[in-house]
Amino acid sequence: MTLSYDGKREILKHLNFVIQEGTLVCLLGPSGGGKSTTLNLISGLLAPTAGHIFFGDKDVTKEDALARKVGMVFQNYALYPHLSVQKNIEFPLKMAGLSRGDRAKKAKELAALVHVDDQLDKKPGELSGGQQQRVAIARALAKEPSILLLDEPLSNLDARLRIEMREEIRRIQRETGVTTVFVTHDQDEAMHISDKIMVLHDGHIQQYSTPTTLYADPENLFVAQFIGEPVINSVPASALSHDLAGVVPADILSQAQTAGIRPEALTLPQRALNPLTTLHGKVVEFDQFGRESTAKLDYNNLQLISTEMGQLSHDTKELDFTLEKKGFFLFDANGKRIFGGDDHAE
Ligand SMILES: Nc1ncnc2c1ncn2[C@@H]1O[C@H](COP(=O)(O)OP(=O)(O)OP(=O)(O)O)[C@@H](O)[C@H]1O
Repeated sequence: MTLSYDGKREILKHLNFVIQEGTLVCLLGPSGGGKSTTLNLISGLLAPTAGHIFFGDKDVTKEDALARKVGMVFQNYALYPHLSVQKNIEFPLKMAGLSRGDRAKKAKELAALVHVDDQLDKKPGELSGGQQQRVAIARALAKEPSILLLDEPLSNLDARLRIEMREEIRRIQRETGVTTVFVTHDQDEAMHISDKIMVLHDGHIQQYSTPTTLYADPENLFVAQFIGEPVINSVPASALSHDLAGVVPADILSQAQTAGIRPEALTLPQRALNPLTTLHGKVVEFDQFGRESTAKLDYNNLQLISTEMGQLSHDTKELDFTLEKKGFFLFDANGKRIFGGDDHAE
């Protein structure tokens, strides 16, 4: 499908994807990449300029959000402030015409599922942010949605609560089996909870795969740079060409514009697992962050970060270090990966 807001500029360009039933998919990408627009197309709040949307075998392109039976959870919870937790969860059930007894029973079951069953009589204002988000999820689940859509649901929570709640969302999704689409710009969040991640940037799907594949087999430079912490080292491929000659096929090397090296792919020769080649450089600096340490290396006047030099004496100045196959990639002038990742699969 394609979407343009003004009939001129295409915001989403020929998006074509399938979300497997019962899975949790994250839409991940930088601001303005098209995540919310994609979510609104799935929900029915927006209609595509061209193309079709199917829920199972059914073409729902012309149906509104109500007819599609989507459950939505937003960043700001959007709970009814004057209603108790129980009444908030019951609200969609009341709309659906369930009897008072059935509503109460269902609301209590859902409250137990999201662990707010001891808060039923409280008003949203008396709850913490995390508890409010739990109530919002229970309310969205109450109408037994065909799909659950969450738009940056954790961004109003502090760092610790975010981690707790992302695990909770994963648990609730697994327990209910409801197909879920989760929008976030936080790669860590996406990497921890998703069955699959769709990386959106510039109105295109950059890659749509499992978290493991996204990290180990990035299809392009954008994905390689967007996923991973510390960020991948990106250097001009020409700086490495001398050391890569004879190791990388000449035709690939001649097309390579950028080399991507994960910080764990630079290691000490005695610790190497599957070396591609040996490089020579200088240690510029060691940094310690809690249990993790990084070394800044100078290679051909380029700075490279390694996370694998913790054992090195801090007096070391010059050294030989190994470039591992795993975590080393070459990209062409268009950013497309032309070497590394699953090309190395044994
Ligand atoms: N209602 C609108 N009218 C016109 N252009 C819009 C509208 N909503 C979004 N856009 C544009 O569409 C593009 C994608 O926006 P979208 O909100 O989908 O991105 P996003 O990835 O969700 O970003 P964010 O994380 O900032 O919400 C942006 O260039 C944005 O300016």
